[in-house]
Amino acid sequence: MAAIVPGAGPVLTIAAMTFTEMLLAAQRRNGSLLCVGLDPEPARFPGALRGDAGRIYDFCARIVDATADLAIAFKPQIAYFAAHRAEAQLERLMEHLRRTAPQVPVILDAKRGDIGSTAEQYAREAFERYGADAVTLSPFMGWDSVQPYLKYEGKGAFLLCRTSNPGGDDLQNQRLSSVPGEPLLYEHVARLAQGPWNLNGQLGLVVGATYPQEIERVRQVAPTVPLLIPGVGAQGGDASATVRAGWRQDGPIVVNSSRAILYASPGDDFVAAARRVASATRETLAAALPE
Ligand SMILES: O=C(O)c1cc(=O)[nH]c(=O)n1[C@@H]1O[C@H](COP(=O)(O)O)[C@@H](O)[C@H]1O
Repeated sequence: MAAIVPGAGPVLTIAAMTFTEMLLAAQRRNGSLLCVGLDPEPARFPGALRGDAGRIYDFCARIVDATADLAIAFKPQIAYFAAHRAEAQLERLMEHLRRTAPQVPVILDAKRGDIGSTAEQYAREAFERYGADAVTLSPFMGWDSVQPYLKYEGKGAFLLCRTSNPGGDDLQNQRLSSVPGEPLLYEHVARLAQGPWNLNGQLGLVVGATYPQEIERVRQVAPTVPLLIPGVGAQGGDASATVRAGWRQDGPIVVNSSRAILYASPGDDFVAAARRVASATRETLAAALPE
């Protein structure tokens, strides 16, 4: 692994860092491109925890403790908490992350998108209530729905671009005939995120590991923005092809895996099993980096 040297590089304090600087520092420190997704589903909890929505925090905290030295980021998915009235457990988890793994940035996966006044509340929820370092957003409602998040200096916002699901084709692969050069919708989103919408370098893009060719296309249009790439593991995306298509020295990638790590074992050995899968995924990603 030539390009990531764990432990190397300047030491900056977290507060002084932008989100992208945090990512690059975590990438160096942990030698990792792996984002551990926190999608807690009580029905799938292992062993004695099974079915207990009151143990969401306990489950996630144990996964965090087992993988914090292997991850470039953590990504809690807010629906898995809200569906079980577990927002207070998410708050506790965010505090735990801050306390025990302050060097690993946290992306709150909320996929918000609404008019500006409502977006202000969503931004407040993500960055003030939960203290996330970045958030995922749908760009469908346009610039004024994204702008409120960018008022939070140093925070990141990942716009859905070419998502990992087959249905992403329905809209994202439509051609925009009124825009010069007639790009596909996802190419247009990538262009906006790299250029006119990216006022302070806070924007990134979400592209699915299940579509490496589109990742490559996104990189042609948006060479330097951070890419959040879910879809390895349970969705079957190709981890090596993902790195080859998306990683750039000046354009970090964050490759997410959730279920394959969280539910690596149904038994009481789940912590060790999660660490094993996270470690193997981290190695696969690192091995695909250019020499
Ligand atoms: O924004 C996301 O994180 C996201 C975008 C996308 O295109 N596809 C996608 O799967 N995700 C999220 O990434 C995670 C994938 O989980 P696993 O398939 O279990 O690894 C889930 O939390 C999804 O909500």
